[in-house]
Amino acid sequence: MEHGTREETSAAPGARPIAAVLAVKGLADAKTRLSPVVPADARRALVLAMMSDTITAARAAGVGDIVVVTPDPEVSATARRLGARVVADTPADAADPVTSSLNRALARGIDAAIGTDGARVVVLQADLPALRAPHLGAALVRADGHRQAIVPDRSGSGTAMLIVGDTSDITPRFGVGSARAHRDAGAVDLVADSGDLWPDLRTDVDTVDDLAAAMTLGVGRATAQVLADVGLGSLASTPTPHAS
Ligand SMILES: Nc1nc2c(ncn2[C@@H]2O[C@H](COP(=O)(O)OP(=O)(O)OP(=O)(O)O)[C@@H](O)[C@H]2O)c(=O)[nH]1
Ligand SMILES: C=C(OP(=O)(O)O)C(=O)O
Repeated sequence: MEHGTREETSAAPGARPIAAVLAVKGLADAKTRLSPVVPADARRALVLAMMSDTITAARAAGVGDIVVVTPDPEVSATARRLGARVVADTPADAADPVTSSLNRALARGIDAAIGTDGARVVVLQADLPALRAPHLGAALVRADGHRQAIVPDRSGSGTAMLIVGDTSDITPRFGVGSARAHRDAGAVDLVADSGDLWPDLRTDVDTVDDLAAAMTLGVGRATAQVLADVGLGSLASTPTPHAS
């Protein structure tokens, strides 16, 4: 089945509406840890492609409202083409001495997202190129009723997704060790008892190893195209086609 298509939709009937927030920093500074294998121009294209595949999968999972927070005009244009709303992060976000610029940007996006229909909000990493709609849908169903919930990344220390059910507390705690920080703040870990659940949802791509892991799972169409263009098909030995 096609990656991230509407046919894969598995949003729960009757569940509260959910809006998604993604943050993407300026393309010139993005994904520096991939520089050993991805040249600068291709890194820019890869960031846009991974965001596109993430948004496509989120839409296929039934997420109607998608907010992208970014200071970057190219990211903004791509996000708008995909029907997302864009919120600009500002130099003031970067200058805040207490909260990281990422969390400032995300808080701004969450604020914008909860303006719509009293929706729950899911903060999704923007670099989930292997994300499959049924798994995101299942995670959203499992999170229903929790004040906050997380899906840790594949390393276990970061956060691939934060679901904010109680929008009176919207503090994101992304950054080094964020899975623990979110759990300590009361978020339920949705994969605590089943660490091998939803590997696609847990594979945000920061390092070359992450990229290879995502390729093994099978990446979405936009990411696959960029990787093919730069001849990176051999990073992972045998990409596995998606099971339905
Ligand atoms: N809008 C916004 N997004 C950010 C900011 N800082 C980080 N991000 C995004 O948050 C995610 C994690 O960021 P990082 O791990 O710091 O950066 P990265 O581009 O993924 O990778 P490296 O350059 O290799 O560290 C990425 O999707 C970034 O684009 C910020 O200040 N504003
Ligand atoms: C900011 C985070 O992720 P990354 O690994 O992309 O920096 C995080 O997991 O909290």
